[in-house]
Amino acid sequence: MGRKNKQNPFAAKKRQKKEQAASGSDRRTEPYEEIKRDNEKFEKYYCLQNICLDSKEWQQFLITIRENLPSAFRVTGFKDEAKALLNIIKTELFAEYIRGVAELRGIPADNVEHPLCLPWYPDGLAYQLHLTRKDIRRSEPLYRLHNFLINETNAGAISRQEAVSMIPPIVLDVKPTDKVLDMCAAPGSKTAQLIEALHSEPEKYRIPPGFVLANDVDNNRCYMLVHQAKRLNSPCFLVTNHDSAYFPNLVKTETNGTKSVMKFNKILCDVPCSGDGTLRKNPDIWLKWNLAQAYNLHGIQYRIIRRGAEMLEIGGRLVYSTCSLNPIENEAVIQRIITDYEGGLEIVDALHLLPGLKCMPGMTEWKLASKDVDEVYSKFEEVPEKYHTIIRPSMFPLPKAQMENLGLEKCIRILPHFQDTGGFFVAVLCKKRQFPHEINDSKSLLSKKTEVEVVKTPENIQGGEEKSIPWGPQRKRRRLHGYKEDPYVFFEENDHDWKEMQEFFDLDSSLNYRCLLTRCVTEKKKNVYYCSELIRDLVLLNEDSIKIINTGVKAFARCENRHTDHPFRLAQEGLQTTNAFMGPKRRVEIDKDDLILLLKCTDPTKPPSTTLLKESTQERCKELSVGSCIIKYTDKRFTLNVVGWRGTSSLRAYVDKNETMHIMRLLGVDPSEFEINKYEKAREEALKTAEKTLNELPANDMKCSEDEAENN
Ligand SMILES: C[S@@+](CC[C@H](N)C(=O)[O-])C[C@H]1O[C@@H](n2cnc3c(N)ncnc32)[C@H](O)[C@@H]1O
Repeated sequence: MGRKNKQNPFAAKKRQKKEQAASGSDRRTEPYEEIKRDNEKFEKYYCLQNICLDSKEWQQFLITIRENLPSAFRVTGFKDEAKALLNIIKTELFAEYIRGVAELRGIPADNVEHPLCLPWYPDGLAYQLHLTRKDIRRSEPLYRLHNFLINETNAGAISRQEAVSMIPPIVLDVKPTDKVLDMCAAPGSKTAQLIEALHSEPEKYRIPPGFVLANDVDNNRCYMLVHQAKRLNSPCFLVTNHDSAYFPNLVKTETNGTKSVMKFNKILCDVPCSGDGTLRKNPDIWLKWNLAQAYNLHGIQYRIIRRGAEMLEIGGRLVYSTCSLNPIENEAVIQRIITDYEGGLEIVDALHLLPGLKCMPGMTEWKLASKDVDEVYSKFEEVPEKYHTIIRPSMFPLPKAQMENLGLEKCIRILPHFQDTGGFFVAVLCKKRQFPHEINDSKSLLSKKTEVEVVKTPENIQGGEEKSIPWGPQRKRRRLHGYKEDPYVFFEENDHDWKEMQEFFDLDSSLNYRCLLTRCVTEKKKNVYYCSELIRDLVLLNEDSIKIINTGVKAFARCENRHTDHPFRLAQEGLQTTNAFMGPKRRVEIDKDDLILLLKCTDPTKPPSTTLLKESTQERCKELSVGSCIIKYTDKRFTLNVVGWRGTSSLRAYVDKNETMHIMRLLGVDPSEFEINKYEKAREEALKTAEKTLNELPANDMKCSEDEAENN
């Protein structure tokens, strides 16, 4: 059979699914506002489960889940300027908020409710607004608030995140020394929080000793993780693409040089779920909700947490979370894993980490039901045989006597009406001992690896000598999922670029050059990234067993200029890292006026002349040869470092628009000259189009329109 006649079965299945979805009844055709927020089976099922204490509360629950969800955000805590930004938020932003909401709702400003500081979020850094995402996005009176949120999010200074979704990273309690695995990480709002916690002690650790490994089974969604992490610029971060239920054992190098299996001491399993706790944010769930989905998910949720528990260190902490209200996806999964590991895992009470959070204990009684919730089963024996493959014995609650020892009441259940949020479930587990079937021997894993350690390719056989190339295995491997990634090429000893970089940027020898890498095999490096030593070790030892999507922060970028011999410039992304290792040679300290002057100069063809700067800055510039440098600004509240370029007669700050606006706000300068009012812009464009159309009308049409006007 010719190739032409061959059908790709996967593509065909995908096409078929697409077509079915297009004609399917559950396809959403209405806009969100018009979706009927009702689902008889949903109501019947949760009433049956007694998820609320009494009928009064049940009514409150039913009212709240039909309302839109308020927006929330949190400030990136580890940044030096966090406190100053929080202060600006509490004063200027909230004043703008009150003004905008009063205008939007046509009420006096005094009647506008102040944003709510989430009491359980550490250091008062998180707020909930009394506005929905749609309110903010689509209301002209709120355009400045909207711009602020977008701009500060892009600058990495805040994160917009649903309030309850902030809880799992808090109870995971990550420290800078932790080895963290986020098993189902995309799109990455919780990952961002984990990275922030890892970097929470910058004065103690220039580079945190721990790391965050964020994984997702969906190749495309892995790139959302890359984007999220880019805002935070961590060299201790790795993105992988694998099915978490079958996550491979990773190998690491011990301090004595031996190899061992990597065990994590903090693991987050924010598993895929039916998501009925997010009904307020995603009203289309009203149309799709069904019990079969929860039953199907129970299996995958269990396999993911089981694999997580296997990879957890003894004494390590695992957090299991869902945005589902269903005990089958929550307590039943926890009950199953605790029972299977007979004392190897314990549920931990973590409420002390969430002061002021309103929640209820995990359920210890629940029932199962048929698809249409017309039959209810209290034990497996009552389940008709036709459902035996869907409803499993492990989904039922244990008998009372056994249940008492489990501690399910230590799980955290949040219902939407408790504090005007989404619904959520969290369980915190601690590992007490190793499981019998755990593989902790790295030898078998390594023996597989050594077979592919040295790959002969024309590029790596130089002068007849075989070179071990770290990217070998990744190049040789078949494609695991999606696109094949570029190789990870680490710097070798005596790398000539490193010697020059070290000299030019006055880099401390404690910056390990072996952790510098590029993403292509070439003599002429373009972008140079930096990752921590532990991450380097993980990449080199494991790239043949797991698909690594991304690691490292961009530290240097090629920037050839005829006035300097040094071909690299610093990259703003990696400045957090490079700054910690750079001596005084390529630093310029400037004051507020000079910084504002540099920020306001946005025309790349007209860099600011040094003659415009303060005398002291001019003097410093005279000492500095042409090339990349750090521009430092300090005041009582914080220190800011930005990448600069010393030209032959100029000094330029290399910051993007978001960063520029962020810094201007911190300096107390109105950034509105960089701001766009999208509504005004749309009006101007509409006017221009109308004028253009009018000008293009032939004379007859004009006459006709004038006639019509007269007749009317
Ligand atoms: C609830 S979302 C995670 C949300 C994320 N933790 C956050 O805070 O942004 C669940 C994620 O699990 C991923 N997923 C589903 N099945 C998986 C599996 N078997 N292994 C790894 N990831 C999986 C999905 O692609 C999805 O991105």
